Amino acid sequence: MTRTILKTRDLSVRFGGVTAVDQVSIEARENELVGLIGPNGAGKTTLFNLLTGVYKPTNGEVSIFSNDKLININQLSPYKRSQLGIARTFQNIRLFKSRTVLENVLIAMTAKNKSYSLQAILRTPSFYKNEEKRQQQAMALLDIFGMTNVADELADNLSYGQQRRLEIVRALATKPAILFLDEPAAGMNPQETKELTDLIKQIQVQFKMTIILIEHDMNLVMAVSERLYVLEYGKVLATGTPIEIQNNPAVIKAYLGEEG
Ligand SMILES: Nc1ncnc2c1ncn2[C@@H]1O[C@H](COP(=O)(O)OP(=O)(O)OP(=O)(O)O)[C@@H](O)[C@H]1O
Repeated sequence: MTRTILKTRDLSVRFGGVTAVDQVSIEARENELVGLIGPNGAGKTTLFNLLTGVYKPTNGEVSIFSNDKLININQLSPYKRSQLGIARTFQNIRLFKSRTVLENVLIAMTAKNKSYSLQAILRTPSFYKNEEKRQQQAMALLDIFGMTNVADELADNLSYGQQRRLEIVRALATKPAILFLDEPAAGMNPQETKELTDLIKQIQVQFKMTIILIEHDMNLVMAVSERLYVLEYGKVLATGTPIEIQNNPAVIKAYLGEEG
């Protein structure tokens, strides 16, 4: 039995009169790919913001597995959470557009490492030794995702699909234990979405990590998720395998029915 890597208990957040996330208790296991779906405004991105530390909950708890036990991370900043192995991508692409693809990956690798930043300022011998190693690691990562040929291109010059791909590579560069992907297929054409589906499957096989995916593209999310949570009005409406969710009458009524 694999261990629980992420767990929430009765997690809620209110903005004025709106309870955007309402007593949500979910969990994700080691190496599991969990889909998070629900109609617009259901609270998916707000839940991600609670899990990654952008928002503090009004009630409830977020815990992650660290040092052999589940620890409560409610009070930890996004930076501290990233040091514990949490990485995310955003709905809106957030790359350094005027830096190269390789530089974008290198920046992501260092962002997590304060002692590295000090070495870089002081230009210590270990800085130069590590620098070469890091470049090799970044190139190896780009190679896995078929991007070495654009390593020296400015991120701004990449196609939309490639920019989204680079966002994922940057998140992976921090070697996360948990990766949050917020609508990675948003704005993609069908070919790019197909490539992204393969990419997510590849990440799951090649990297050992838990992935939590928000996605409106049903073909994608049903193809890659092992288990799903459905949110509606901030609450968990259902959880189950893709087949179970597709056949759940409450889900069909609340959400999938909207499309049919
Ligand atoms: N910072 C905020 N202040 C006030 N209300 C907010 C804030 N963030 C989210 N909300 C509200 O919380 C609810 C949930 O929004 P959220 O963006 O989490 O939904 P979502 O499921 O991610 O939607 P979508 O699929 O459209 O991205 C909405 O009613 C939204 O207006």
